[in-house]
Amino acid sequence: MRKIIVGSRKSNLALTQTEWVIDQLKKAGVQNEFEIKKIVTKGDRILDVTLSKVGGKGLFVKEIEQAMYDKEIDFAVHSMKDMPSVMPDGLKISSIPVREDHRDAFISKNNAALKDLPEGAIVGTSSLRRSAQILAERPDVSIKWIRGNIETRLRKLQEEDYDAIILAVSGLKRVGLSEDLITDYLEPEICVPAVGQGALAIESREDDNEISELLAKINDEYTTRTVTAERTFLHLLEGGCQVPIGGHAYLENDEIVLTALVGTPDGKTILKEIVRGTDPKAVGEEAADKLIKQGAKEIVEQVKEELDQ
Ligand SMILES: NCc1[nH]cc(CCC(=O)O)c1CC(=O)O
Repeated sequence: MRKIIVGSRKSNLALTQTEWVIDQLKKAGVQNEFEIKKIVTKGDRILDVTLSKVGGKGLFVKEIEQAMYDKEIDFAVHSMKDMPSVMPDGLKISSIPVREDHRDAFISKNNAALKDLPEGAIVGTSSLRRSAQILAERPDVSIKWIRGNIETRLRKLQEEDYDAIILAVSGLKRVGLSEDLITDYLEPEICVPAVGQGALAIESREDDNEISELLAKINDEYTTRTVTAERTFLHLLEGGCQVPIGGHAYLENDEIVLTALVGTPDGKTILKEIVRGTDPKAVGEEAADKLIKQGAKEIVEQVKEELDQ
């Protein structure tokens, strides 16, 4: 039986996600032997600049995709939210397992909720999506960039002058940290999560049917439908960079309910629409259409220009 080589970044989060997927495959009856091959990506090497400035999403996946082309690895597990909205030639997302918690976690030093932070409090994030929505809620706080993996950010909250930070609930849970650390769960009504947040994307070669069939065993239909709506919306708005875009969908009976958001980093303009429907692509398209009519493209272009400077 074929031994399967799985590529993974070497961060704690990446490795746990990869191990979780292998575990799910085994539980689904896959009997092949697995080996994890660790790969260092550009995103892992550049830790001192804000991510938005060094080129956003592709950063964590490029070296892994090269290893896939070179047949050094057979598949790779990524955080869905780090995936570009268009897949490179010859590769595909072959499986989307069940999504973890989609929400952002607000973690503050004195257990103060976002609404109770004192004026001028410092909130750490390097995501323009989070900063836009935090400032829309609380224009009187200030945002300070924070970089590093989950563990590093939590340490910086304690050691540096941050009053609070924002992390994905899913990331915290996956690396085994206690949810007791979380002061507040930010529901999508307050902070629309990143497109695909909490979900995983398993990427493999388009022509490797054996791997595709194995991975299909752990595909989750609910997650696939909702993430497809979110990513269709993202694809129609984005030109590649990290911009303040959010999208979250869930199912109500058989209907997809997608909340889509584009905002300016200062939080002064927030465009938000909720769209319903049964076809994931149509829902994503309608949301994009509605936001584009309100000027979303101009906001995205403006932010990209500023990031390029
Ligand atoms: N941008 C980094 C990143 N990429 C994926 C996750 C974990 C969240 C997820 O699984 O979607 C995180 C950390 C965070 O946003 O706090």
